[in-house]
Amino acid sequence: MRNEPAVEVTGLVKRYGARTAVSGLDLAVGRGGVTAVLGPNGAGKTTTVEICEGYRRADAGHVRVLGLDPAAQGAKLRPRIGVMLQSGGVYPGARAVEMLRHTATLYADPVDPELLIERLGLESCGRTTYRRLSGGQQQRLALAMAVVGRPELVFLDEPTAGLDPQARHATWDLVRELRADGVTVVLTTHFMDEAEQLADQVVIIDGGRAIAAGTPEELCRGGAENTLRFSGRPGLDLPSLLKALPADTVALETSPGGYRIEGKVDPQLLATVTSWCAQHGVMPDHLAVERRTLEDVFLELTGRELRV
Ligand SMILES: Nc1ncnc2c1ncn2[C@@H]1O[C@H](COP(=O)(O)OP(=O)(O)OP(=O)(O)O)[C@@H](O)[C@H]1O
Repeated sequence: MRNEPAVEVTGLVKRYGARTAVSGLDLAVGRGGVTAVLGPNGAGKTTTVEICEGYRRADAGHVRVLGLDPAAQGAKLRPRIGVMLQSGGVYPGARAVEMLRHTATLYADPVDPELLIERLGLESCGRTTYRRLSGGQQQRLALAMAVVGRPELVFLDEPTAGLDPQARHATWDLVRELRADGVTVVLTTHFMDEAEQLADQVVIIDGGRAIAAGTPEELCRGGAENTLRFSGRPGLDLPSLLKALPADTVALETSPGGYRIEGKVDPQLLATVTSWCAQHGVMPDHLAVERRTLEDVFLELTGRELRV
């Protein structure tokens, strides 16, 4: 059924010996669009994605991908999905570009492999074996292999890790095109800007559970703790300004004549600050509202401690 969600995971549990990698994770991905799965090292992202791809078996929980159980119905599912593994998943002795061309012949309606070779800058790889490609070339080939069969759903595990900026942008363009073609893309990444650039939906995983989900905009808006900056003459009477603002607002002169207001920056606060400036003969230059970035939200939710 094409109306079924692309991915439906509830109560997923996966243990490796005594270590619980995934502990009751819920994840829902609708059809179409890009979903970015974020999380610190060891959060359980790859394990979750590999279970959805049918590469690993869950210990408990319910997993459906395009309406199919990846563990029991892998043969039906595999032709409909594209997979780019972190480790490449490509036979190391195979000649890279030939393998892509060969893979294309296995599908009924493949993307033209020559087009992918050109788009991902793989022309120079010619007859080179996969193991002799540079790390970035291996990544790009793995991406091409994942999409050449024109899948309905693509899983990309850290698709731009280790890529140079040119290859990163080429990868982003390809992901945008997949999205425009109606392909559902699920990607894991450690790059918050990548998620902000590409994702319609973001899911943040930590300790084997999904701890937040929403559009990047929703996640960044949550809490509404933003910053208002402006410049004016040095030494403004900030206690007087603060009297006009809500109790939990902070006002700082961060450099002579440079001001930062932290708190719930909404239209009312903006109006109060500009009206206070007008009353005090201050022209608030370079007035700017700075929103929280996805990275701010990610660090707030997952903390700053390194994961062991
Ligand atoms: N094959 C395995 N055997 C034993 N433990 C594993 C195995 N694969 C993963 N783990 C452990 O499971 C936990 C989750 O790992 P996973 O690779 O799913 O995390 P991740 O979020 O993808 O991390 P990263 O961002 O570092 O890629 C980690 O503690 C990891 O050490």
